[in-house]
Amino acid sequence: MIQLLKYLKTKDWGIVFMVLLFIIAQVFLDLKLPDYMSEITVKVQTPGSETSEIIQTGGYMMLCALGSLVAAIIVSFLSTRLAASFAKNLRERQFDKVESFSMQEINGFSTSSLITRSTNDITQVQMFIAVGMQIMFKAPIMAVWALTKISNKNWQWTAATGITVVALLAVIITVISLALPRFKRIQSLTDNLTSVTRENLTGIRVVRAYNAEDHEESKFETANTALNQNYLFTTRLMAFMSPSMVAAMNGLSLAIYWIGAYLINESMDMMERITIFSDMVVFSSYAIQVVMSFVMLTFVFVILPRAQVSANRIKEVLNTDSTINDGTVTEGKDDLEGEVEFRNVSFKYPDAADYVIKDISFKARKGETIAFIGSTGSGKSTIVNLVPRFYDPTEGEILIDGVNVKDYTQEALCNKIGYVPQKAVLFSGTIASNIAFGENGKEDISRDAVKRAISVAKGTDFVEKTENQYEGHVAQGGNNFSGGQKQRMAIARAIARDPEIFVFDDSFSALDYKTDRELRSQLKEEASGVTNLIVGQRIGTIKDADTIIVLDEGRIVGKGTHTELLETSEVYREIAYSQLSEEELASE
Ligand SMILES: Nc1ncnc2c1ncn2[C@@H]1O[C@H](COP(=O)(O)OP(=O)(O)OP(=O)(O)O)[C@@H](O)[C@H]1O
Repeated sequence: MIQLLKYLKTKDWGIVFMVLLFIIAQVFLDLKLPDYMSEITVKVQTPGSETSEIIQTGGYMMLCALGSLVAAIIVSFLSTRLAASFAKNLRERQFDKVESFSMQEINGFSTSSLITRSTNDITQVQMFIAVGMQIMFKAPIMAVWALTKISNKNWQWTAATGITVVALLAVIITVISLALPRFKRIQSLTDNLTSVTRENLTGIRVVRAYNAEDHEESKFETANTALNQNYLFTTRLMAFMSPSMVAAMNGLSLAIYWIGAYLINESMDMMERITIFSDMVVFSSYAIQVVMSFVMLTFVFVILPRAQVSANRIKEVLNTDSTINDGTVTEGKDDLEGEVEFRNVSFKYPDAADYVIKDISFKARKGETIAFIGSTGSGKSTIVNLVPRFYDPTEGEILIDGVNVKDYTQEALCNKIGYVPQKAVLFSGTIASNIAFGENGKEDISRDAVKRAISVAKGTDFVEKTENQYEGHVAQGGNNFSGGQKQRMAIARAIARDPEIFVFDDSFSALDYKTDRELRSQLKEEASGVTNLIVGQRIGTIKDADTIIVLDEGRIVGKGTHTELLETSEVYREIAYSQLSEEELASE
């Protein structure tokens, strides 16, 4: 928790200081009350005292109580404000950090955990600052101040207070040490619940189609019950605190009055008896304030362990650096543009034992098309995903325009690339906002560029039929469009970027053969100088490529044009002829 405090801004520290000042004022005023009470007790029992004097002292008491109330309101207001602005600041930092993560870190934390860490965990910390911080300041100040007021009054009363405080501490320490491990589990069980819910909601159509509601419900039930049981355990444990505190407070009052009665009984002098009685009233008030401080602290101990666990989880995210580091180069070598070269590249996924691609070398020059084909899982997507640095190669190097991709700033590298993923990703907004997405290091993408890109991607027909056309609404994930329409918008987004290199990761598979062919031929015309890296499953999609690379279990087993490979590569021939019979390759 303390480490998170470094994210407080100077203005926030000012608020913390103000909170502290008002808390000191509040404690001062609260502790003034027993002094006035003592005065009133003495006055009541002293013959000749005036009623007006008692009323005057009572008036001072009222002013103190009012002052304390105002201070308490200001403290609450400031703490809540501070907590809200700190939470906003943390959320922003976490969002920025997660955006800088490579796939390795995102997969390492898991998406659901990152969501919980940016929402639930930050709320825990916010709650602690809003409520816990003021108690953490107030309780010790109150306890120490009240103790100094009663420290040399009477050893029997002091001993009774001391014993109560030690007993309370013992209860608090026992309860907290039992609850802390459970609090840690609560946050990871919340991650699990988010993950189950998320998976169920994303796969809801499949769940319904396969009548798997019961199975999903039972998965949810298990996650929910585990979380609930943990909550119940900690709440029951914490519930034990409150009655212990009340019992301690009442027990202490009883002890003070008992000791007081004994002392009054022992004394023979009337004046001394009045003093003891007055001291007893004052002492019990202060002693109750001491115990009250511990009662308040128990509340902190209810929320602190969870906030502590949450703070650690937030800290883990903020302290994790992306394994993909930014370089400094912004331009490729002078005379080069759109050149991609793989030099003996091998790669294994983080924590995986085996390489998924091994010793891959090829070179694509400006305007050339390199296509990758091979069986499922042969490593095609992995190869092209190394180009925009979703991961870095384990061995070997990748050069773009003669410069290692690791040496570029990520912005400069991504500006060179128009990447279209295997599964089209759209964002809620409009068709135009999805196509003119992001920045390309040049001027803003104009409406004309959007229209041109949609036209090249063969999407004009459906866009113009959509209500509001280019301003047509796109739902989250593009769920109000068909697979092929989404894919065409994703392709148009890459075209609108006007990049040096297109990376199409099996991006044409959702299109029918005719659209696929028309799109590629128009792309060739409109973006003739752009280098293409295409992953394809269909021979038709890749057969016109300048070089086709055939992969098998992560290794290159064939390289050449369509005609060359038909003669030289057994694997390619198998793929080609299996499709030839089905799709009449000849007509492509
Ligand atoms: N994030 C990941 N972590 C671990 N292993 C992975 C990951 N992604 C892919 N793999 C593994 O890497 C291998 C290659 O996967 P890749 O997606 O590159 O294949 P592909 O040839 O594109 O397949 P497909 O044609 O089915 O898309 C597979 O065996 C897969 O299990």
